[in-house]
Amino acid sequence: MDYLADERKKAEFDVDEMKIVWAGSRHAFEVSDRISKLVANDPGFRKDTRTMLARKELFKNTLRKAAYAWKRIHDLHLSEEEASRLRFYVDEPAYTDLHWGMFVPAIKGQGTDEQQKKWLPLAYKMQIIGCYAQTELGHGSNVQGLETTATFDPQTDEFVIHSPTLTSSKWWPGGLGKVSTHGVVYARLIINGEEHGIHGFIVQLRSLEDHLPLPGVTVGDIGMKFGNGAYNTMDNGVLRFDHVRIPRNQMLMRVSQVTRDGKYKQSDVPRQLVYGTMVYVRQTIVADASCALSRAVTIATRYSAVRRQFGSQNGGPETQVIDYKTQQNRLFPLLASAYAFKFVGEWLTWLYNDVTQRLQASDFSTLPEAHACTAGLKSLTTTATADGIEECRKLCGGHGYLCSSGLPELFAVYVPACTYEGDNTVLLLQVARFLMKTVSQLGSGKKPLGTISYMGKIEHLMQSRCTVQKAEDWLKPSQVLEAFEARAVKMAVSCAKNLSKFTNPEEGFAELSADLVEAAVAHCQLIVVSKFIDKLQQDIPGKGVKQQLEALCGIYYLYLLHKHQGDFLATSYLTPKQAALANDQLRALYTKVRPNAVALVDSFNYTDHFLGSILGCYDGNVYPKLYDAAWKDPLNDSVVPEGYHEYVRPLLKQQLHTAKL
Ligand SMILES: CCCCCCCC/C=C\CCCCCCCCCCC/C=C/C(=O)SCCNC(=O)CCNC(=O)[C@H](O)C(C)(C)COP(=O)(O)OP(=O)(O)OC[C@H]1O[C@@H](n2cnc3c(N)ncnc32)[C@H](O)[C@@H]1OP(=O)(O)O
Ligand SMILES: Cc1cc2nc3c(=O)[nH]c(=O)nc-3n(C[C@H](O)[C@H](O)[C@H](O)COP(=O)(O)OP(=O)(O)OC[C@H]3O[C@@H](n4cnc5c(N)ncnc54)[C@H](O)[C@@H]3O)c2cc1C
Repeated sequence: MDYLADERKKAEFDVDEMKIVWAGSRHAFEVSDRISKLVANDPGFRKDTRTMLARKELFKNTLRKAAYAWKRIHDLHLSEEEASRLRFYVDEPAYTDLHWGMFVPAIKGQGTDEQQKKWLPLAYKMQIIGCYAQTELGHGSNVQGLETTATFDPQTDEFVIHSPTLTSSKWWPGGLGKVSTHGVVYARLIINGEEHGIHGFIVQLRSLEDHLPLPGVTVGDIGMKFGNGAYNTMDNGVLRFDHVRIPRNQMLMRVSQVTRDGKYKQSDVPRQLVYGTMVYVRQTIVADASCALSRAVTIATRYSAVRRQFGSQNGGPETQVIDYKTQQNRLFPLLASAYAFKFVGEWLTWLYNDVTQRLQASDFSTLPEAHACTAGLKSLTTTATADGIEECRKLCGGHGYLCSSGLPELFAVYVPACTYEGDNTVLLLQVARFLMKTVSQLGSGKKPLGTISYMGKIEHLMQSRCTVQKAEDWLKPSQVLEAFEARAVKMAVSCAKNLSKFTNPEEGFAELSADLVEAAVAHCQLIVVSKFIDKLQQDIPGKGVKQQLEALCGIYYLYLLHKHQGDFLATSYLTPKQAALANDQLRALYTKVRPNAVALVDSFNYTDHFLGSILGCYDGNVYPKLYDAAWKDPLNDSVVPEGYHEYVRPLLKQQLHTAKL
């Protein structure tokens, strides 16, 4: 029985067409749909007991799944696209993520043609397994502060990789702890006593025969992490080198080279390309944020339609909690954000591919923008997604706290995204630097392009005032864009003015960093809003699909406007009356979306296996499933628990004795 059937009947749009919009294309939808069902129907990919497993058992099970996934990929001759979907629907972080997601891209991006020819075929066949070993115990954010050394020995034509201090121990790399045979290791290059900064080196860590660490290598897992199951399927590792020697040709030499006679040569490509793998992964993290958020929102929306509290009249049913305006005000902006992040993720993938093609043609002009966009959007989307998952847990009341709701593990596995690939605050400060540089160059005749082109309208934006007179005026895209542009430009200019009062710019930057972060957030929110609006300019087929997306877009920007109305009011773009009208329009959009809410989350097309949540299951049959699941908990294997006779019985006896006294 479908307990959500009435909700589904209310939908005012074509769900099948929306599924295609969400997937990106009909082809992407078909691949995704087929692979998700393949994984869901394969007992080899079961994950329902994951949060109850002890670490060793959990980890071994992940190794089994990774090997099984690899076998299925081969047996079924899956394409790269299909394999990547399979990895997504298997839904279990594993060493393979770092191998395919960072080790291979690092060699592709920073290796010479010759190095790629040697290493990539081995990596593609998984005859070697790699990790990305950058972060150390003492330094993660400050990459220039890494302490591992790679000293060139001209006698033997080798580099000597060494960990000179405890804090130079590599610490965190995923896949390193127990599995990787190789790593791209980042170290401080030293030639003839002279330092040349941080470079990447391919270093073998374990024997390909018996998996033991090679001489001079100390390696292990760093221990349990936050949450049950969750990221504990990953072997994040610690690594130390004691004068380990590698051949000279294992330094990744696309950006700079060391010659046989020890000369350091810089190519014409910018040094920052050493950071290129991080740009790539930040872009994939943005593309992934909408998946994690939409998953939590599916659970919270379906459950909110099933759950009833208060409001029964004449013995009739109580109110569905989704009908409370407070529930809508917490849930619908998250639903809208999932769609917003999907579209900005698609755009960022386009931007990344564009910058990659330009780099191949030696056009480095858009690299700073690509860095600022990937850093800023990674920060914005992961913060909102992690907070959103936790809000979804609260939206599900007490039952959201059960592991069987799927939300605790989803939060635990997702929340480190706010830290890895760059701490979110550190990344926003990079965006702020980019903005300050842009503002300082405005008078120089250099035209700001791309996502900062709005800065070219600075004179107009600094003076313009909002013209909204009635709530519906907030549905005009031009009006909304101008509001977000005016806010972003005014906040950036205000920071630049305050910075100019300092004689030492770095001191000023440090002192004003909290304001700078807020200016960076305003800029990034403008990007997300503008890409959602751009998406709506496209031809979107399907009955009612575009109208629903327009409503969601409105909810996304009006919610931001309401939440940050202090910024909009302080920069004098809006009047308090206009801010109130925005809120009126927001409430009207909630009413419009309400009957479509369940269908809008159905459009994500997630299987029950992928959701891994009793509260979010497709048929909404929540209570019997919760009840049955409780009895399956290992604690209920016996009626009288282990430990009763040792620890509880003596207490009771003592209490009985005291009572008699
Ligand atoms: C089940 C099995 C199935 C098998 C299936 C097989 C198929 C599978 C298929 C696919 C799988 C794919 C899976 C993918 C999943 C990926 C998972 C990812 C997991 C994540 C793991 C986490 C990894 C990590 O965390 S790695 C470590 C990341 N570390 C950081 O991010 C450090 C952060 N710090 C920095 O980035 C920098 O140091 C900085 C930005 C803070 C800069 O610091 P600073 O010292 O100020 O800067 P400096 O070095 O001096 O440079 C300044 C100039 O450089 C510019 N700049 C900085 N960064 C960049 C950059 N990245 N790009 C371009 N330019 C940059 C900066 O703007 C300055 O420029 P200016 O002009 O001089 O102003
Ligand atoms: C699950 C997980 C997986 C990881 N996987 C890998 C991996 O595969 N490979 C790898 O190399 N690394 C990996 N890392 C490491 C990760 O990249 C770093 O932890 C991350 O870059 C943050 O650096 P940090 O730990 O040095 O934080 P810190 O920089 O020490 O941050 C601590 C606090 O200081 C603040 N802070 C730092 N600098 C500044 C500043 N300049 N201004 C203002 N505030 C500042 C931060 O905002 C934060 O609040 C992983 C980490 C995690 C949690």
